[in-house]
Amino acid sequence: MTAGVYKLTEIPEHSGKEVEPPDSSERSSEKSVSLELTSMVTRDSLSVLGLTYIVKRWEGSWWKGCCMRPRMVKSVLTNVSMHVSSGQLTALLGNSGSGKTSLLNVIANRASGQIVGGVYLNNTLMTEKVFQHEAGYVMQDDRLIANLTVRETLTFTASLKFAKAATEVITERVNRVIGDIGLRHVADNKVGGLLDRGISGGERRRVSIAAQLLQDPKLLLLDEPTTGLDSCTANDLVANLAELAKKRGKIIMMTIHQPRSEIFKLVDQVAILSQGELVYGGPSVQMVPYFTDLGYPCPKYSNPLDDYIDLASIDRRDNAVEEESTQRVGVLKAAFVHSTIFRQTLSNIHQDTRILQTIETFQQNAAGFIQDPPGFYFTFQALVWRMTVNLKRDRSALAVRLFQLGLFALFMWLFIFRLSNNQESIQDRIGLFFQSGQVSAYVGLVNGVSIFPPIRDLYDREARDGLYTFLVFILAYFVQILPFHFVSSAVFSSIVYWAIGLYPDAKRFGIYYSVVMMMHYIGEMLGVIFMGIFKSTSVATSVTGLVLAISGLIASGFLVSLQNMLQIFQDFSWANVFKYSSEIFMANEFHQLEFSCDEGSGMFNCAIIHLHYFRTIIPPGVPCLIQVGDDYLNIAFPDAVDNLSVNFAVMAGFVGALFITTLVVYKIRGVRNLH
Ligand SMILES: Nc1ncnc2c1ncn2[C@@H]1O[C@H](COP(=O)(O)OP(=O)(O)OP(=O)(O)O)[C@@H](O)[C@H]1O
Repeated sequence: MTAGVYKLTEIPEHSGKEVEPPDSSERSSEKSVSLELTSMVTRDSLSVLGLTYIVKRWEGSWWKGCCMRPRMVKSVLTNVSMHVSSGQLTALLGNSGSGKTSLLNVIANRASGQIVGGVYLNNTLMTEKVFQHEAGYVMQDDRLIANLTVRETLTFTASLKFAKAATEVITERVNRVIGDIGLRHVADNKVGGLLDRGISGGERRRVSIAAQLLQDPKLLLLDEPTTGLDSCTANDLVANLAELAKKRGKIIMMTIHQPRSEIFKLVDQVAILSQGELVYGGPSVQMVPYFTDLGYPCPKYSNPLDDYIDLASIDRRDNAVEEESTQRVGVLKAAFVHSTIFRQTLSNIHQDTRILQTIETFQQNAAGFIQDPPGFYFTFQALVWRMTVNLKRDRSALAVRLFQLGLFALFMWLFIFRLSNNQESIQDRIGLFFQSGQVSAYVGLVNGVSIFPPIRDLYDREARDGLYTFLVFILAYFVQILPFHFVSSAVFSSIVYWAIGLYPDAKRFGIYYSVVMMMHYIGEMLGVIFMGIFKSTSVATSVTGLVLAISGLIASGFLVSLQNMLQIFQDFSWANVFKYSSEIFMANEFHQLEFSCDEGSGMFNCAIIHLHYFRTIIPPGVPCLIQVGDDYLNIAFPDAVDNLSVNFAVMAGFVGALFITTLVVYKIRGVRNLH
């Protein structure tokens, strides 16, 4: 590699001529062997030409009385030019904030700011599609499914990447990558997570790398692959990457923090960034002589990488040293622009990008089954399979999903034990139905919060890699959770309905169960929606919890009857699912249910009901007003019996509307960049 700063005005003219595409017979023969190691026989190169990356920063602060306003204030990268070839391992170095990750993001088409200059893989402009087809990006955090084995993880990714390939081909590819990256000894071990120990941190990192190697990319980017690993494991990993670059002819570029001197011997190329500009970019063997010529020899026994990163850093301890180090870095940047290494960079870039290939030609040349995206149904099935297997193997999560709601029902049973039909039981029933709606929705939310966030983060990574879209992801998630909701709602409903003793009728039980099930599902849907809106899971959980609590308070009619609420709350209740669930619960239970009339307690209970709901004075001499449940319905939930089917339909409509809302939210949200 050679690297350097290239003035934008000096960007070479391209002839615009295209490379002749191979004829169709050639392409079809390529198709059958498209898993062969093409990168071994061709020389590939990555050219970064005059790259400048500018981001908008929020400025100002509301507490100082001014509004936050975006301003184009920061140039994260300035005129960076690099040229690297296949077979080489490149280390991107620099102090914190020097722009290493940003450079990888720009190369990978994942940066969101304004970009000037170009990135080319061979002679093709790097677009998102080209990157997805020809390159892999291993981000800092390993996003893996804890309960799959290493082999299952890779087979799943391979089956989405090569949807049209035969099983043997996928197996062969997975085995080869497992061998290449040194995972053979843990191939059938569970990946594990934070709580459930599986393979080691270094091995997890290798699984993330292996997932990117499956499609045999020409270019592999890694953001701090050694972070969090002990020095021995880190060295092993870098040695493995260096070997991979040479053996498989790949361009491998990694950012690295605090590189040890052993790593220096393993890398072929070094690029040192300072404040977004290169102070050196070239062969590792030329680095020490280069800086020595500039008057900065590397002291004996010190690590040259550490030494020159320090040299290229701005020291901000006090004004004097800051000024001195800023001047020094300025001189280093300028010196590099005038170096022979830099001139060689420009010459190499010019050579490789002289005749640009259009994206269309690239796609024709690259046609093979790797490019064919898997069908919607295939991806849907694969995602449902993975989510289900993951949950089934996590016994505690599975138990929580299936029985948390039932456990609550058990407490309700212990608390109420058995309902009678006296006047006091009216109040008990109201409380029971209030809880039935609230708790089922809330537990749905809690279940989603414990399971959805890691799956969503994985979706971000895999969607970025072009494996599937938000539509199939959301659909798969909502379908996959359905059986668990059926079971947990059934456990809850059975305990509440039969043990506590609601209206003894199978059809009415079915109605109660359906409403509980829908509320449980709606709770989780709301959680998924808010986890799409807010980055932070805890904020999303709090907001969803608040929305559920307030909705239940305002619209259920259990705390204050709808007729006695302010008009604005009455209007709001029409758009609130608790209004409909409450009406169904009440009509389902109270219709034709007879209540006994014991004078003393009846008077007392009726007084409570009257004061609470109707704010009227009890007529003297009336022992109790509610003799049949319909008496109560007529006053507190009029039309609830007549509207039973309509209310059901409205609730189903809510489920549909929330599904569409989820799709809209995730469409707008897009795919988030992860670290
Ligand atoms: N989208 C963005 N909006 C605002 N500032 C940004 C954005 N992207 C990068 N930056 C800023 O650019 C600088 C370089 O960031 P980057 O993450 O590339 O540095 P780095 O060298 O990878 O740092 P580290 O080694 O600490 O990860 C930082 O000051 C960062 O805050």
